[in-house]
Amino acid sequence: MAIKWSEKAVSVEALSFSPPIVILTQDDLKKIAAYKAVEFVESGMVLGLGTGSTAKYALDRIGELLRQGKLTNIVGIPTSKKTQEQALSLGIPLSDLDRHPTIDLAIDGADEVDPHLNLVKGRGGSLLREKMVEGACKKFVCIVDESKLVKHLGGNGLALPVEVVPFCWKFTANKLQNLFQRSGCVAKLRNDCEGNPFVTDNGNYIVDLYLKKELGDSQIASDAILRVAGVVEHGMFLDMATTVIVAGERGITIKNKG
Ligand SMILES: O=C(CO)[C@H](O)[C@H](O)COP(=O)(O)O
Repeated sequence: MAIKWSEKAVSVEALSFSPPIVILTQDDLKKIAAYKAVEFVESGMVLGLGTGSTAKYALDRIGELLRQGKLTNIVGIPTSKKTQEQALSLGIPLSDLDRHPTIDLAIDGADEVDPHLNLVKGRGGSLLREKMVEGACKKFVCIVDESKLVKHLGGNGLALPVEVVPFCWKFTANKLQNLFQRSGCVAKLRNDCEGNPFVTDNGNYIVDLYLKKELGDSQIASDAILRVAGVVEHGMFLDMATTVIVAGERGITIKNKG
């Protein structure tokens, strides 16, 4: 069920689909949101290229438009090694933040979106590069299916990812767990499918924070996490998205930061 957007700080545009002939899957919705976002891309832009199953559709579409000559002179800054590989396979020219410190537009998915367009990202493990790239762009369009909408960040039974240095990660994880004791926080090291610690593109680990209750003030929580020695970055993206495109069963909602 879609959450009704009601905040004053945002403008909302709703685009209804014609009555669906087939039931749309979550993947269909991701693709619809991604394709809509690519409509914001113009020739000559420097683009932040997101990571994850939703962002993958946006890259596919950019590659298609490049091949058709409908987009030209694009430069992409990937947010992960995986995205870099996909972009190269699609023939998208790549650069980095050193050469292009200002990005025109970034397109990326999210794990949670609150009514103020604050996000949780990083369940795919790319939060650090995503935050660096999306923090450097003039416009950040976040693309989600409606299942990602939440009233408050954290406390939805899903992980709040924190990237930490491997050195004494248990010490760091304990500090993080204690920080949110009141929210019933359990800190867990993320493992890969073979049961080994998941290693990020930057050679770090991820500690996932599971909270039984809401996080409270996200900015206070963000500052507190970043003060813990051993923490590299966390997955709360506060006040960063300029637009969120939500695809739901009843249509697309485009929500712009006021
Ligand atoms: O933050 C991310 C990766 O670090 C992804 O954008 C986020 O996990 C959403 O992924 P998906 O589009 O596959 O649902």
